[in-house]
Amino acid sequence: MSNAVTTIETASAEPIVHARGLRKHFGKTEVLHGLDFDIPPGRIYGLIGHNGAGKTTTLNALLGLTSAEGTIRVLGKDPFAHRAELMENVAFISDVASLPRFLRVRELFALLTNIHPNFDQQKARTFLEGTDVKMEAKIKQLSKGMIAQLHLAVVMAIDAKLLVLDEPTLGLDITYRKRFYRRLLEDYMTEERTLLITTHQVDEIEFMLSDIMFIRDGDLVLHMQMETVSGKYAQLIVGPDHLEAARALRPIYEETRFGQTAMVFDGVDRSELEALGQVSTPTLSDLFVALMQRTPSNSGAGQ
Ligand SMILES: Nc1ncnc2c1ncn2[C@@H]1O[C@H](COP(=O)(O)OP(=O)(O)OP(=O)(O)O)[C@@H](O)[C@H]1O
Repeated sequence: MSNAVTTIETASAEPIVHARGLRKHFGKTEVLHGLDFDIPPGRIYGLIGHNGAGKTTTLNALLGLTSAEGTIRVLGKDPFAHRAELMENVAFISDVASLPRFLRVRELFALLTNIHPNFDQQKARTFLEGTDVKMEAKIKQLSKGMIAQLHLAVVMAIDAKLLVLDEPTLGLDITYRKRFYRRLLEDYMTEERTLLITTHQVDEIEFMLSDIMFIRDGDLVLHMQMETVSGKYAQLIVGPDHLEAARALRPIYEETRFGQTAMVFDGVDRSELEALGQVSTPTLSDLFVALMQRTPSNSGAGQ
């Protein structure tokens, strides 16, 4: 595919993640088509895309869990070649990652203390004090929400430079999800740490993201800082009287909602739009829908 990725350059600091020409084949099917991106330190990145777009494959390549073509450096290292070394400074939660179910929480912490140089057991215990997870509980007896909290406690007790979260709140109720993100933001994030997160519930993480990457069918179609979204994109709610004038400004997306039309524009002056209706910055989910449906003929992995 020949989608031009919209990239707004970020800080010039040595990137935490550096990817050039990142490709992945499963058999003869190419599912990542040559991604180029850098993730600078101290940022909170959202990697967003439809089912099957390539998010998990990208994260797995960055974590050295799968081989890939192209150049990948995480904290300056090739993750596939130096996975064990890298994991001292990288923490990871995925919906499929499992904790050893036969252990008690206390035993898990003892195990981690032995195997992970940057795991601080006291921090993990302190974190759990505010939850329903008890040190003597068996992991197999915990509910999904408790397991997520235990995961978070483990991750927050690891002094990592990069934290990768792949759908970390899948299956959790809204209260747990909100608590999860709030604690992550308040108790873990610092300027020295970088967070890369994927989720389908983009509205729930929008408040905490500093940067977004949209991936569609194995291509990066947008990469920008959240604070620059409002300078580039605008949403207009327009009534029937101004519909044609608005269309003349070439919206990238149009949708009818309750008898009104919502349009998304790229690079159109807000003062022009304000004469036609109500203007706002699109939410992340509005922007996602607008950009992902722009050229439906391009859909289909492995092109
Ligand atoms: N082990 C595998 N073997 C073959 N194909 C795979 C394998 N893993 C992933 N794929 C394919 O690669 C593509 C990208 O999958 P991936 O899991 O990265 O998507 P995703 O964006 O994380 O999706 P979701 O949001 O559904 O988790 C899909 O077409 C998927 O079917």
